[in-house]
Amino acid sequence: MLPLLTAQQIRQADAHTVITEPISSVNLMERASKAFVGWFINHFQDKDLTIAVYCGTGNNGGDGLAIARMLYDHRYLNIDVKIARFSDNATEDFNTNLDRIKNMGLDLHELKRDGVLPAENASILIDALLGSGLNKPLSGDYEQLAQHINALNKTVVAVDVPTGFLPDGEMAADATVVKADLVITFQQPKLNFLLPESAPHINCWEVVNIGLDEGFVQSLESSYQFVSEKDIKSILKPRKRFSNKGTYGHALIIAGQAKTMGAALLSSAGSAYAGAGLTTACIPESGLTALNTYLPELMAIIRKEGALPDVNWEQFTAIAIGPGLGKDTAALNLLTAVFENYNKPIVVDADALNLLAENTSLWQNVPEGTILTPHMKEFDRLFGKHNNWWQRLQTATKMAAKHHICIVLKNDYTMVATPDGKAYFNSTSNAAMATGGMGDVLTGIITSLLAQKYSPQDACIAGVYLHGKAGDELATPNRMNVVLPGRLAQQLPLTMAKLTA
Ligand SMILES: NC(=O)C1=CN([C@@H]2O[C@H](COP(=O)(O)OP(=O)(O)OC[C@H]3O[C@@H](n4cnc5c(N)ncnc54)[C@H](OP(=O)(O)O)[C@@H]3O)[C@@H](O)[C@H]2O)[C@H](O)CC1
Ligand SMILES: [K+]
Repeated sequence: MLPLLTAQQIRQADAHTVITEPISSVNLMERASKAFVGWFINHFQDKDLTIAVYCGTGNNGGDGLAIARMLYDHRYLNIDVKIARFSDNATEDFNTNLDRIKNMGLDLHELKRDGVLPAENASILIDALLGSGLNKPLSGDYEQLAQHINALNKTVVAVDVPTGFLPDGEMAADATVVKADLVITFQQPKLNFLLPESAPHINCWEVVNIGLDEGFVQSLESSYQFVSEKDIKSILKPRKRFSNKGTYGHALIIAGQAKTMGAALLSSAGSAYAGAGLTTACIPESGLTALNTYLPELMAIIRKEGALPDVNWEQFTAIAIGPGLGKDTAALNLLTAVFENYNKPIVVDADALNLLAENTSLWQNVPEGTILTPHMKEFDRLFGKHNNWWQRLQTATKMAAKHHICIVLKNDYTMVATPDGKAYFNSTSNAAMATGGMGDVLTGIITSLLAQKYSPQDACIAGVYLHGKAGDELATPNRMNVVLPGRLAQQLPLTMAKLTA
């Protein structure tokens, strides 16, 4: 796992590296700038590009000056450096880099606090005005300049963090931020890159390694982790020789009404394709033909109208409840019965989440290790209205710890909050997956992994990863605009085989 550090912790890691490597801070700046330039020249190979580098007078600006110098050395000769002298302060490493660049023959301009905005002919703008040192929202000269840059509608590549973007913590919804087409960020993605509030400001981001002390980074207490493929490979277990269906558990999916049988089919398919030895769907009688036709491998328990189904709860190694279930009295009675009769972790999704939100007394019977899989609206129904995703992240980790459960809060970088108060950010998935039924398949996958005896935490982290990875494998090479959930479920055996090979 990659610990996701706050800006303050990154500064600590920075200072630690300077002392222990040892390396001077200006040489660390040189290394960071070199890493930026390495990525930049690979991506923008035309040396005739006209480039403007906007620099502040802190270390982000110092990076900007070093980057301009290095690009010039790489024969990008049309470089114009604009230094925003909006503060009387400048860092030592900024000044060192200013001295280094002064006599190289590049165009250097200073922007003063006189409100005059610079003319701009360059086609690419490098934003090195402010980085992770941002300590208040942009205002005055910086805000005006940021708005001016945004109005130019040029390609903007930001150094580390777009100017005005808070790397972590609650960011005002109306904050002015330089809009970046690409952010080349140092060492790790910043926490707020992973939250939807970044969407208007950042089109995409890339991480470049600047060699901060790995051991020290790992030793820093971080509540937030970024999940990588390596982590999933170490979680997933290959299927064993001499195993049989009993080895891989029996999942029960309680889902579907007459008009929402699709949800039951898709979550059951998710469970079957993710490898549960047996999958039983608990469905209304009217859905039986559909179930048998869609996937004959599935088994059924019939729900008769108004009556609780006769279920031998203990025969199941994992249970999910909710997709397409509805919120009528029968659904509530069923959810109550599941909580009362089953004391192992339960996957609670969709309508079951809404029932839990409306009937708070149900909480007292929620088994430890239970997994809630809400999207944003379901999350707010459960835990109250939130103004932004940073707040949701805090609530998710708090509630997971309070109730000893896992919360899978779905989004581009789905986060899994665990009972120890941590949050794990997923790195797979894509926009082609934004279709109805995708969440149902995810519920099935997580339930399947639980049935196969993965811990609730591992089932969530690996389940979310596999779901996104299968979607990526379908969408990316084939340039598919939309990936349908049923097709994604069918991809799972291949995705899992590659990760356990
Ligand atoms: N380990 C790494 O990742 C490395 C990162 N590097 C680069 O360093 C920057 C961070 O540099 P820093 O000097 O800490 O901060 P900035 O350059 O972002 O900001 C400079 C000063 O600007 C002032 N400030 C903050 N917010 C505002 C604002 N809204 N309006 C006006 N001014 C603002 C503040 O100074 P004050 O005196 O006003 O408090 C900032 O200190 C990081 O992003 C990387 O690019 C290193 O090069 C290598 C290691
Ligand atoms: K920047």
